[in-house]
Amino acid sequence: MTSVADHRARLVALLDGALAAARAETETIAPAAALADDPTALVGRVLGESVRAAGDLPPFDNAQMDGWAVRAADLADATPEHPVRLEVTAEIPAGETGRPLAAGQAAPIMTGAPVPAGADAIVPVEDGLPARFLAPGERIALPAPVPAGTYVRRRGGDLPTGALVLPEGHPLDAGEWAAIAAAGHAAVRVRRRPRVLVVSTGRELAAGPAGIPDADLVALAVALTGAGCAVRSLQQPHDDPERLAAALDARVTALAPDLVVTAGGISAGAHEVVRQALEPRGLDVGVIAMQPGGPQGAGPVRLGGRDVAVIALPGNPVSVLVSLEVLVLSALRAVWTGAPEPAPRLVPLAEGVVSPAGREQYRRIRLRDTPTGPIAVPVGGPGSHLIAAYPRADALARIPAERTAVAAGEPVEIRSIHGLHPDRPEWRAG
Ligand SMILES: Nc1nc2c(c(=O)[nH]1)N[C@H]1C(S)=C(S)[C@@H](COP(=O)(O)OP(=O)(O)OC[C@H]3O[C@@H](n4cnc5c(N)ncnc54)[C@H](O)[C@@H]3O)O[C@H]1N2
Ligand code: MOO
Repeated sequence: MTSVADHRARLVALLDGALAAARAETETIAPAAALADDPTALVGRVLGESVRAAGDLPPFDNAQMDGWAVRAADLADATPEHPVRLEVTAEIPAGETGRPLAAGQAAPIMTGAPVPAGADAIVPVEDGLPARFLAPGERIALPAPVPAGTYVRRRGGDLPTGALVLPEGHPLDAGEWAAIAAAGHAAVRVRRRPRVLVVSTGRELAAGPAGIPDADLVALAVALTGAGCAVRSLQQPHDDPERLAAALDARVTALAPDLVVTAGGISAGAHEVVRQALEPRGLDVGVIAMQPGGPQGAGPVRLGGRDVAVIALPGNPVSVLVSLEVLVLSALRAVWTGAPEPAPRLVPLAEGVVSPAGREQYRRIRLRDTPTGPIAVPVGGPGSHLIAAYPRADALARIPAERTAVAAGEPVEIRSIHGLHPDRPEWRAG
């Protein structure tokens, strides 16, 4: 049986080809325009070029404190008993260039304002006598010497002109956008978002006494949108393979997706609509050594007259979510941003669990702090239909394939879920 690691490697290879076009097709994005129109355009993007500092960062020597711009030499002999008195000149607010400072003068200067020519140190306003700003022409007494350079933020001290801010392929979060803006770029090239078509399937999704709500389509759409994809969705509430194939041909022709992700219809039943529709067109369906998420399909599939990468997930909602975390999003991150898998963290289980032989099991757990360190408390049972407990979990615990039981207190590998809200408050039903 295919291992989880081997199936993930296979998805990495599939996505590497599938996302090559999106990687090559960059588009220019200007944060100011996006902020005025739709700030979500900036979220989940990946750099399509390497970005270097357009100028020195900071662009000029500037004050680190609200205070007095001085010549350090003027204060060489200052003591509390014999403070040096300096003539106050015009104030320098941030955003303005002050006049050059002569010997014997002190300019009121605000944090971030350019240090005036002639000055080489800043004395915080609270260190003056009095500890407040004075008007031009008055005299401020300063009771201590300061080394030249005190509270001066040097031009280029963060990054010099031309230095690398971020490499091509880097994912852009709040800190990255801030660094790009600060480094003097009003616009940068980003990769086109991968276009992903998500599809839910099965007659049970149609209204009726044996019908159920569709939980998978929204899960797939939100997870992949959160990962930076441009997602479109398609519900197929039937078990007719020809109808599914025709619907996929039409949508693939219309949307030109880089990737199609389906849920349901791939196991051993008499009506496995995804398997029946797509196996003849190239989808490779099998069972991997994972629970939940055993049935899996992948491969290039002939749709709309061309080969399209398809990942087919089993239909149980927890199987979809665990498959997303362990396989799809993990492989997508690796291909799209080069992000390595987070190093596994070992946490003892709060209670013993059993696991099917030969299957890597992923249990939903909640991390709880105890005086002796964190413990992993299983949330809900192992069944892949138990979706209601999923939002109460904050991580997945991996039970290795060779284990059929893990005792309370034994350490297990933990991976976080809910990437956007890792610190969500704990919540209980009732
Ligand atoms: N004889 C066997 N039966 C099953 C096997 C097996 O190996 N041999 N594997 C089981 C496992 S494990 C899983 S997981 C499921 C996977 O089945 P499918 O991928 O074919 O998915 P479906 O049969 O279509 O659905 C499974 C389950 O999930 C519900 N479902 C489907 N779509 C949705 C949706 N959009 N929203 C909410 N719930 C959905 C569906 O009603 C079923 O209950 O097969 C086992 N059987
Ligand atoms: O492998 Mo299935 O996903 O347990 O229900």
